[in-house]
Amino acid sequence: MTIRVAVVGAAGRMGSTVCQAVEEAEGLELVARLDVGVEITPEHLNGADVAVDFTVPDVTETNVHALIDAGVNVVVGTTGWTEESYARVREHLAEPDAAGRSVLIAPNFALSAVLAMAFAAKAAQYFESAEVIELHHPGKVDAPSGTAIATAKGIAEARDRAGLPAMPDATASDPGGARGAVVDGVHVHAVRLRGLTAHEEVVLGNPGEQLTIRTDSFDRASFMPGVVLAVREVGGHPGLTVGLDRFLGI
Ligand SMILES: NC(=O)C1=CN([C@@H]2O[C@H](COP(=O)(O)OP(=O)(O)OC[C@H]3O[C@@H](n4cnc5c(N)ncnc54)[C@H](O)[C@@H]3O)[C@@H](O)[C@H]2O)C=CC1
Ligand SMILES: O=C(O)C1=N[C@H](C(=O)O)C[C@H](O)C1
Repeated sequence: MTIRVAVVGAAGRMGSTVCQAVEEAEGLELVARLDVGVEITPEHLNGADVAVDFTVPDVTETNVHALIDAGVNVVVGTTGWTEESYARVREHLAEPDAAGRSVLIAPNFALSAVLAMAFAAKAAQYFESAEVIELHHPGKVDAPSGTAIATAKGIAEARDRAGLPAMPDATASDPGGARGAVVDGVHVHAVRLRGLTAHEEVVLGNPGEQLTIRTDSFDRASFMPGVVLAVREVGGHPGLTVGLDRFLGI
């Protein structure tokens, strides 16, 4: 059976690439391209079964609620989500009108990034120190990246479970914020550089040794197999799923 797909943010870097990937994917049909100025309504969604949102952090939650109300399943790649915004989506999906609806929100659809996050969480319990460095194109509007936040949270949860103490750090003065953002106790550094697409390095240290886990998306093509898989699978996962790892069994 053909899955009809609408793309929200269709004029953007990711949205336009997703439109092309959907058009080229067997069993998927692109039925709507929405962007700024086109309201999310059943009419504009043109019979879509699944909507894919790659917009901006400020609007994605509002879009997701509108898409649930419009009766479609939703795949979200946009960043900016918090535990509170996940909770509001879960609440909405628990309403009788939304019964059976599915939403997947994934900070990164590239297989290398999904694996890097999983490997970092696995390694974290064995190292005294761990920091995250994300590197992106200068057109990115948010920092740190959604992937870096998810990576740091995964590391922090693993350290907590293992009962590790706080990481060693004698910094007593950092007026300019040189030590970066701190996500659940994990330092996260953001680089914006012309020529880059999307990259992340996790460095884990012990006395006399270091493990580096690195993922590089050189092209937005890297995200497309994950997005297409998510579109095909999302209907089979009612409720809210966070992270593509859940669909991949990672
Ligand atoms: N999960 C993943 O694998 C990936 C996630 N991203 C995330 O996807 C998001 C989009 O990234 P890019 O495509 O690079 O940004 P972009 O700025 O190129 O595209 C955003 C698009 O959303 C549109 N837009 C803004 N407000 C809208 C609204 N209210 N309704 C409909 N469309 C609206 C803009 O006009 C623009 O066309 C970012 O949050 C980024 O971090 C990016 C790459 C991979
Ligand atoms: O804006 C981007 O480009 C990307 N955003 C996502 C993020 O913030 O993690 C995913 C990927 O890093 C590319």
